[in-house]
Amino acid sequence: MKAVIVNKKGDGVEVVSDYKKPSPGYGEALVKVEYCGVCHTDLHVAHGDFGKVPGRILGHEGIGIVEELGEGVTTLKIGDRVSIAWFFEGCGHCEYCTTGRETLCRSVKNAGYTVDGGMSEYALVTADYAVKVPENLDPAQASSITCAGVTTYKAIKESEVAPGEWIVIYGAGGLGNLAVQYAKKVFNNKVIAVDINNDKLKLAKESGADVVINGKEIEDVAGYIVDLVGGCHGAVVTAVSKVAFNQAVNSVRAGGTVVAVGLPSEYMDLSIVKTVLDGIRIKGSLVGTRKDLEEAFEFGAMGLVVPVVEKVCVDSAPQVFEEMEKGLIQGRKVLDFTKVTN
Ligand SMILES: NC(=O)c1ccc[n+]([C@@H]2O[C@H](COP(=O)([O-])OP(=O)(O)OC[C@H]3O[C@@H](n4cnc5c(N)ncnc54)[C@H](O)[C@@H]3O)[C@@H](O)[C@H]2O)c1
Ligand SMILES: CCCCCCO
Ligand SMILES: [Zn+2]
Ligand SMILES: [Zn+2]
Repeated sequence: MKAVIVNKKGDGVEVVSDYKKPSPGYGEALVKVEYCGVCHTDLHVAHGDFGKVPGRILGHEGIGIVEELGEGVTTLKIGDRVSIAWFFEGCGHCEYCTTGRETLCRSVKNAGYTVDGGMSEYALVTADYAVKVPENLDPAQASSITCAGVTTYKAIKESEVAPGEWIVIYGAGGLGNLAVQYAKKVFNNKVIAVDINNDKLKLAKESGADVVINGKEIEDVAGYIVDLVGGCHGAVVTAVSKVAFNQAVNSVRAGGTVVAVGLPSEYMDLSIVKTVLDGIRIKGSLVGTRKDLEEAFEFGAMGLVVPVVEKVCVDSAPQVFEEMEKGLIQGRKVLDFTKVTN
């Protein structure tokens, strides 16, 4: 079968056509993949940023149809449309799995990183952990929600920014565009979007942002935000840049919350005195639980959130990764496995 994998050196991406089609074991289901979005995390994984995984099938924004059930499966049936997500499986019994924080499970399995993901014609899922896609949600749009959507939906929840309050989203790319939409349309926040690319800011404005700021054109982004709205009640940082994280800390008002989502391999410059005197909360947020993904899908099915997706052929995956690295992608590019012919 055709698959997009990390290359043998563990530092890039290649498309292969001879990957062995898997068979479902106990508690697993075989999924015929329709679409898989390309997340910036896939680029991090392909580059070995979290440790090299040569030969791994990438992808954690997979969507497809259950074709075969392994023994013991009771929660899925043939024909169900399911997602293949970063949170692929938890242990089910640890302090995190039993307290609504299953993405933090220390025995977690992650699609497209610690186990084969959704960038292939067929993929395995752990049946009990494969979140079903609502029938009235477009599968290509569901793909983008499977990571970008659930992650930003969860991060905004973590920010605790109330309806009518200000939130600033740093990074208006794949995650950031959906963050703008969930913040505006679901949480009823007032939304500022910051990016360094005007095309992405134009899309953010069209997607509901009240204010857009180009971080390369304004000398003091945080000061500008403080002058404009008195500082935001919260910030969600999806940008792959420490500059954005440092700006975020200085752009929230006293009592504000900064939710870290983006994964630059750098450190924040954090003033301890300011953090204490202003009661700033800094929270890391990792994707979303199965329940979060169900909710994030539902807001998509309701049409409140409309992922901006472009379906592309699987063979163009290396080029898509290059475009991602150059910051050239609007919304999400989604690999189209429905068009793969044998
Ligand atoms: N925490 C999680 O659960 C989680 C989930 C998904 C993705 N991620 C991470 O989030 C990051 C973003 O993923 P994506 O798919 O949206 O990537 P993306 O490349 O689509 O978007 C990143 C955006 O950041 C912008 N940017 C770069 N420097 C900036 C700056 N100084 N100020 C403002 N914007 C800036 C880029 O122009 C781009 O629009 C990646 O590091 C990814 O690994 C984390
Ligand atoms: C450590 C990487 C976490 C990424 C979540 C899915 O993009
Ligand atoms: Zn992701
Ligand atoms: Zn666990």
